[in-house]
Order: sequence, then C-alpha cells, then structure tokens
Amino acid sequence: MDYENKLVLAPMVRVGTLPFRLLAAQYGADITYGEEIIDHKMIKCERRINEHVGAVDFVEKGTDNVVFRTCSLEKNQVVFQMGTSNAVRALSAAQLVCQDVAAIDINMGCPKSFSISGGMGAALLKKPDLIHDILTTLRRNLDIPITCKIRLLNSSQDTVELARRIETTGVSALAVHGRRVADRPRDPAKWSEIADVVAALSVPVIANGDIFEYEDFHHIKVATGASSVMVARGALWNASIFSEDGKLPWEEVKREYVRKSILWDNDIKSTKHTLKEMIMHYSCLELPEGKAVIKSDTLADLAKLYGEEKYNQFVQEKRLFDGSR
Ligand SMILES: Cc1cc2nc3c(=O)[nH]c(=O)nc-3n(C[C@H](O)[C@H](O)[C@H](O)COP(=O)(O)O)c2cc1C
Repeated sequence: MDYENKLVLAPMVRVGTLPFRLLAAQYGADITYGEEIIDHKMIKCERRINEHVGAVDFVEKGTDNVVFRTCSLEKNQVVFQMGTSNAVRALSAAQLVCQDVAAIDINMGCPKSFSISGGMGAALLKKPDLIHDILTTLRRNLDIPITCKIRLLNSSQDTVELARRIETTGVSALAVHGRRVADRPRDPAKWSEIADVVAALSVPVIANGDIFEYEDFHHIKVATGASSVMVARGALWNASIFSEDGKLPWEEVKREYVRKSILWDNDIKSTKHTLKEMIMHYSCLELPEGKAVIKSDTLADLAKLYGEEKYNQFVQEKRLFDGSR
C-alpha cells in the first residue's frame, strides 16, 4: 500500500466497523483503519467465510461473537489495528488476518487505563526496545505493510528520537497523533511537533489531530509537511468530510450508515453506539430520535426509525433467495 497523499479514516473503538469504514471509503477515504482489537482477543478467533452477508469473519472460537468483519471490497484499503505488548502474540494475531487486509498497525497511543495496565497503547512509548521487537517481528514475518500510531512525547526531541528508532524497524509509515498522553481531546493538537517528526524521517508520516473540515486536510499538510492525513472525530460526526464536493447533510450520512449496517449485518450495539455519537454531536440523546435509538433492540428497529424498512426487507429477502440457491 502506498502512503503518499492519502486521506485516512482513523481507528475508532466501537465505531470503525465494516459499515463505517465502507461509508468513509464511499465518501473519499483512501485508507480506512479498523477499531483497535487486542491481540489476546484476536488469537482466540477463527476465520470464517460468512456466505450469508458476503463477508470474512473472525469469530471467537466456540461462540458466535464476531471480533472483526471485513470483505473483499475493502481488502486494498483496510488497516487492521492491534493492541499488543508482546511480539509473539502480535505475530500470531496478525498472521490470522493478514491475507484479508491491506496493512497491520500497532496502537501506541491509547492512554486508557485498560491499555496502559496491560502494557499496551501509550505504555509502549516508554519501551522503545519492545516497540522495536514487535515491529521487526511483524516486518520479518509478514508480506504486508506494518505501521504504528504514536502520540507526542513530553518534548519534541524525545518524539523525534523515538520516531527515528521506529523508522529503523522498516515500517511503511508512521501515524502521529499531535497530542501528548496526558492531553484531553479538547486540547489543541500540536501540528508543529508533528512537523518536527516529518522533518526528521524519510518514511511517510500520517498527521492526525483536529481535522474538522475538508480544507483542514490541506492546512495540516502545509503546516506539517506530512505525506498523508488522518481524521477521527471529524469523520465520526460526518463521514462525508472526505468528499471534495463538501459535506453532505448529516441526516443523509446517518441514513446511509444505517443502510450499510443493515447490508453488512453489523452488531446492533456498535451500530447504536455510532449513531448515538453522531446524534450527541449535532443534537442530544434526550430528544425523540436519541431516545428511539437507545430503545432499539434490532437493526429492523433502526430501519423503521430511519425510514429504511423497504431497504431492510429487500436485503433480508435477497439473503433468503441467495441462501436457497
Ligand atoms: C471514538 C474514538 C475512538 C478511538 N479509538 C481509537 C483506537 O481504537 N485506536 C487508536 O489508535 N486511536 C483511537 N482513537 C484516537 C483517534 O484515532 C485519533 O488519534 C484522535 O481522536 C485524534 O484525532 P481527531 O482530532 O481527528 O479526533 C479514538 C478516538 C475516538 C474519538
């Protein structure tokens, strides 16, 4: 995969599932990251072809719990992001999924206590030897690009030093979220410190932080010199941010998301979570729409709420027809 001049959908837990990734791609995202999946969870999975929806599922053995769903449509652009603190485990998890995705990324930025206490996410930033071990193990044993996503360290000099060390592992690109571990999402992203990393590396850098309009893709590239740009919240709130023709009304984007969730039989909890995030940004969950989303138990309920009953019926009938052939 090529990392030059790309618009990238950032990894987002409980949001970056197949329908949301395809939604972002439809509007213009070139590369789409899946939500972070922990290696422990992935290695308990088996790969299953899901004829019913036309997808490839990674399902927790002995259960019907789909941990990761993908399909051939996104094979050349989807990045599987992993949380790990161990090279051997990371490799086992990556080997399971590598034939179905375009690249593997290691999350080195998550500040949540769950990640840190497991030695994953931002905890890795303090362990350059372990980073080196994980990335070189993946690089040597897999044929697809390996990347990682970091946050800023306490000084620009430290970030650059770490980025240089990461570059020596042979990663294909480095995503830099322009905030420190202790920063909150409302703190402005430090684009100038991303620029310091770009200036020091030869490998493509993906700049991330505070992209809320299509024009910001250009602004951050000018400010940082980065090859590519990654957006999280701006895409969550309106995935059509990737469209050069301008954003579509969010009502339209929501309905398209619901249609895609129906088509790909997305997990109802994750679908509701994503819709609630969209609603909370533009409106509030106490209004009728928010309450109705919260009350919905099935995708059919959401189809009804968003006037997509006919589409839902069409998809269900097509599945029955395809299944009976
Ligand atoms: C809902 C949500 C979930 C996130 N999940 C992940 C994740 O799974 N892995 C990761 O590396 N970063 C995750 N992040 C961080 C984003 O990828 C991104 O680095 C951060 O939000 C800054 O980008 P933004 O300013 O465009 O939002 C998440 C952010 C949000 C808002």
